[in-house]
Amino acid sequence: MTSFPKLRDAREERLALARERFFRDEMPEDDELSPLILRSWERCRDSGLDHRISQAIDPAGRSRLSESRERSARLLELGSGVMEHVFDQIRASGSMVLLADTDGMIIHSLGDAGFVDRAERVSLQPGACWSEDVRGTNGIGTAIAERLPIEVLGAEHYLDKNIFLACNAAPIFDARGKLAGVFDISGDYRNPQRHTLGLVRLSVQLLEKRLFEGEFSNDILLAFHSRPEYIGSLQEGMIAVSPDGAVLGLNPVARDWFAGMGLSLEAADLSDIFRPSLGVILDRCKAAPNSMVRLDLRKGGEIYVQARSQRPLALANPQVVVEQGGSLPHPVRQGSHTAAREPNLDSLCTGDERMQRALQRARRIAGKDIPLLVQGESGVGKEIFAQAFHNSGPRADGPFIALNCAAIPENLIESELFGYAGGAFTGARKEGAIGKVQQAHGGTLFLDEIGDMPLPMQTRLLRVLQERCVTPVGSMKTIPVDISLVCATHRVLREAVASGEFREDLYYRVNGLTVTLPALRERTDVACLVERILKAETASLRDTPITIGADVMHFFEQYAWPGNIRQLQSVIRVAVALLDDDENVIEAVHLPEELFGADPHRDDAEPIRPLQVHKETNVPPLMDTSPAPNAAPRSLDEIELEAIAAVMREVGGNVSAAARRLGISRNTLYRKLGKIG
Ligand SMILES: Nc1ncnc2c1ncn2[C@@H]1O[C@H](COP(=O)(O)OP(=O)(O)OP(=O)(O)O)[C@@H](O)[C@H]1O
Repeated sequence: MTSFPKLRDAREERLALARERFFRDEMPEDDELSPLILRSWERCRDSGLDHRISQAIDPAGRSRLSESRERSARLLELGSGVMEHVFDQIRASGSMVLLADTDGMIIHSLGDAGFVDRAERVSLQPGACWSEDVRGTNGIGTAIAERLPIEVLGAEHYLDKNIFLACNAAPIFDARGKLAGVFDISGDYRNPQRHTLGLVRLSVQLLEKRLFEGEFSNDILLAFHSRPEYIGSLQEGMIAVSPDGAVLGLNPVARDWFAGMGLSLEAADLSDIFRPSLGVILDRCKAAPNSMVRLDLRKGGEIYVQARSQRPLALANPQVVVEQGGSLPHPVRQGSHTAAREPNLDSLCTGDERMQRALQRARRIAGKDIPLLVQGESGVGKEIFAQAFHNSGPRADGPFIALNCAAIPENLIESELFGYAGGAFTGARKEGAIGKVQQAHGGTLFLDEIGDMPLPMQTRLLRVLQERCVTPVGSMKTIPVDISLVCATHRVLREAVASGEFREDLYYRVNGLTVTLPALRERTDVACLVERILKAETASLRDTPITIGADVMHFFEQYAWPGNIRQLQSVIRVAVALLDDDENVIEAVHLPEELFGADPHRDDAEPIRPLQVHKETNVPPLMDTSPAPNAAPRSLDEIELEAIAAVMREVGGNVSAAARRLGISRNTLYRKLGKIG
């Protein structure tokens, strides 16, 4: 014989004693009853509830139930999917899965027929209210009162008629941390299921995750965890950030995590927690979509972050965000609809004539039903241009949905674009998925690298553009869509049409207006762009502004930038990272080595070198150590000391900068400086 029934007997005996004492107005012994249940019994007694009550308590009328279902529509929609899944796992165990609203009214139930009959006798059914004040201590009501997951077993129930029940319940909190409802699994107490409370907790975590993702579906979600393998799991923390950089909400894991770090959520600022600014985090995530980036925590240690968004991963106004750092958490969206959103067609105007012409032409068609085709080399800013076009038109409040046709496998493009019905193919999500075209309804669909779209997909896209309707894969339903279309390509589409790789009829559909963005090497506003990028990259890092040395700026204006603005941005980011705390000027020593190599866009034999370095020594002119003509030969020590003195003058006495430039450590430099005296 196992000891389990014995244990139960002992437990039941203790509970029976506790009940006797409690209802005789005595205090139960400590080991007879958990403090949580005792608290609940006391609440019931204080509210005048009689534990012997036997008459049925009628469920609410139909209209109360449908009112509540309407109020909790989102919870019901997401919850019923989770309930079905859970019920599949526990089917035939004599249990029911229940969903209740914030007042404790059951709004949905699934159950095994045998148990349902008994449950109905105590009104464990939709429309019945299971708040503590009506039905005494029970899973749903006590979980609401305590705001905690709870197990109420047998005689722990306050009403005598409910002591055959075993209830496991957990409160569900919405994306703003407010109670949204209760998830409960109830069964017969004499038929115990060991892991039920764990299953309830998991179900609630899943529901809360879906509620959070749904609430912030138009925003940027930063998922994080200290261990990379937990990203994507129910244990990941999530921070929702608006496109204009305000922190909108935290999921329960993130709330606990911030509280554990001793941070007051109202006062905290993302830049108090993560080392780079929010703008930099997003750029890093954007550079490697779907991957994780490792960030340093200001308090020490590191964390892994993955940014997810239906929109392109960029802040609408990087400067504002970087300066504010994003404070935690604003319960309501801030400012996203007041000021003109950035980037916009005005903010991209930094003085280059060709760029200005492209911006002007785009401005003319903003708000008209004319598709825009943006051409240009990789990294010239085609996507930012598309976003600016969207932000400058009447659809700015609608979604901006981007799809890179070259970055996803051919067999996934179709479902990504058009969505799919539940169970449409192996591996498809049960509930199906909405495609990018439908997501862009009321806003703009941006198809990057359209020139790389496979031909069969071009045919389907053409049909969508002609009929303005989309049919998800595996579905018979057509859904009308209202989208503005912007496409981009680094290829000359006309040539792709000529070679038969791109459908001519689609070509005419996507290029209502074509603008070609200049390569960075052709632009006359490099200095202005550099200043902007530098400001966005560094605004939150220092009190003293960081500037660019004149030589470096001159080099930036000369260099051919094969990777265009993206490469410039990355060079500036690296240079900023290499600055010492006491340095505020970016000099040649802070530039990545690859810039010193041959320039791929110039075929003259002489490679471009920054700061006109000496070809043989790689030493800039101020460090020139060659003897003057006819001078007497000097010792190596003398040459070295002169070189050090020259560099020290050049860097205004900054030892760190001089050491770097000379390629020696600071300690070695101090030693050598001792010799100069
Ligand atoms: N005017 C600008 N000011 C500041 N940053 C810019 C500007 N234009 C582009 N960038 C930055 O340069 C990077 C590349 O821009 P974007 O992704 O728009 O280029 P793209 O032409 O679409 O590149 P690809 O063809 O490779 O997709 C981005 O990080 C973007 O934020």
